[in-house]
Amino acid sequence: MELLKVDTVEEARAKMDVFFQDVVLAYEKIAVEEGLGRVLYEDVYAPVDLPEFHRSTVDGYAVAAKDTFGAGEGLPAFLQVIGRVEMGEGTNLKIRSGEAVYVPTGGMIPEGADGVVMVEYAESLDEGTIAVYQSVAPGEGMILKGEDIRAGELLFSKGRRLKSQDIGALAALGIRYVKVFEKPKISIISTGDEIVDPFSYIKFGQIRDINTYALWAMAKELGAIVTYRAVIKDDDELLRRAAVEALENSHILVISGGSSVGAKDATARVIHSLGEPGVFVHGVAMKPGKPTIIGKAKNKAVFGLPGHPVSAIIVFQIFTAYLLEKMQSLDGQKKLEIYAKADANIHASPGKETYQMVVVEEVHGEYLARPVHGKSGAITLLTKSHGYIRIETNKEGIQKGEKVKVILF
Ligand SMILES: Nc1nc2c(c(=O)[nH]1)N[C@H]1C(S)=C(S)[C@@H](COP(=O)(O)OP(=O)(O)OC[C@H]3O[C@@H](n4cnc5c(N)ncnc54)[C@H](O)[C@@H]3O)O[C@H]1N2
Ligand code: MOO
Repeated sequence: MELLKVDTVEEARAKMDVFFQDVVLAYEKIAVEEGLGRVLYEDVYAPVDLPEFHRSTVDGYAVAAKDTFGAGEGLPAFLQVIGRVEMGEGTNLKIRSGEAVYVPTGGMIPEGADGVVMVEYAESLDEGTIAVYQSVAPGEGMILKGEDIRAGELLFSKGRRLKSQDIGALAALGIRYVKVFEKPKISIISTGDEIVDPFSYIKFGQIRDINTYALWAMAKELGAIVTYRAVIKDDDELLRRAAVEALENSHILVISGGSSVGAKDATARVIHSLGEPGVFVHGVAMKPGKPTIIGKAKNKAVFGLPGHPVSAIIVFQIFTAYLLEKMQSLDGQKKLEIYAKADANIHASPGKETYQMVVVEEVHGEYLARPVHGKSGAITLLTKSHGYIRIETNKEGIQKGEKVKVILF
């Protein structure tokens, strides 16, 4: 394949949808304490009402709200206190008209009460009587049984990545274990005779490995485990052996470098040699990222990313992250997108989907997106930018002042 017939991003993704249908994850059952950042394998429903009984939200007197209607500073309502509720205890007390029960914040509301007067607005006249100086509306000062969530209601959908507050909600409902997707396993190989460990002695002319580090971090951010990471020389056999080993213990193999058509660019050849069906995309109408390779072997997904670090990172985001999200049915985990006004004219590459890095600034309450220019070999292009805008294939460019969608990193 000579990069002559390239796919659009949409076409490449559509092929991925078909080829990677059976690249799937199993599930595991874990305790909620282990759940942070994990992705739910199935919908979760509330097993009980939350709260399980009407609770007071203030320290005060549970009353029949109508008994307080019209009460004020000059005209208090007088109520008879028939008892008190203790925290963590049930109560058999029943309130009738003219009666009140002391309830602490979070305590159970006795039957017959439909409002709570805060202690600040009640004065104890003697052992059994209070004067109430404020009227309460029905429902005021309390949270109703099932008001938070009702038994049987959907709490979380499959594909939710659990946040800390979610762990709290599961605990609130007494849900001890959840089914989550196993973590996707990913292998990352970088090829190139010149690429060396960044922390070793560097000979003049050698290049510190950026890609395995950046891609490792991105994979981790998407909930994956990196099971294999290596820099391999430009040699078909060495790369093949590394790829075979890497595939054994991973769902996804990512190889960066050697994706283009130079004599030494072995990636496509090697992916082809790994097994059926081999490479099914080689070349995508996008900038950066034209030499992107996508293939499949031994039921695993294989990506050949361009070697230039910026291209590798963007292509990972557009395709590898897309697969990682699909495999885990991730919902609502999309990168934050904001609308901004282009701060300059932006050129696009004809016939290619262009990813333009931008810095976003807020000026007079409005976001401005300023293009950041740089070569795709220059990693600080990404560290300086807040995100990127996607310019569609058939769009010639963006005019200064035009509204654009910025996908934030
Ligand atoms: N005749 C053509 N030449 C090129 C084309 C083309 O379509 N026709 N596309 C260009 C584009 S666009 C890109 S992107 C690159 C992609 O090349 P490769 O995927 O083959 O990548 P390499 O040649 O191996 O490396 C490119 C560049 O990136 C540096 N690199 C690679 N790996 C790392 C790493 N882990 N850390 C840091 N830097 C890395 C490498 O040293 C090279 O400088 O092809 C163009 N050529
Ligand atoms: O795709 Mo190259 O990825 O434009 O720099």
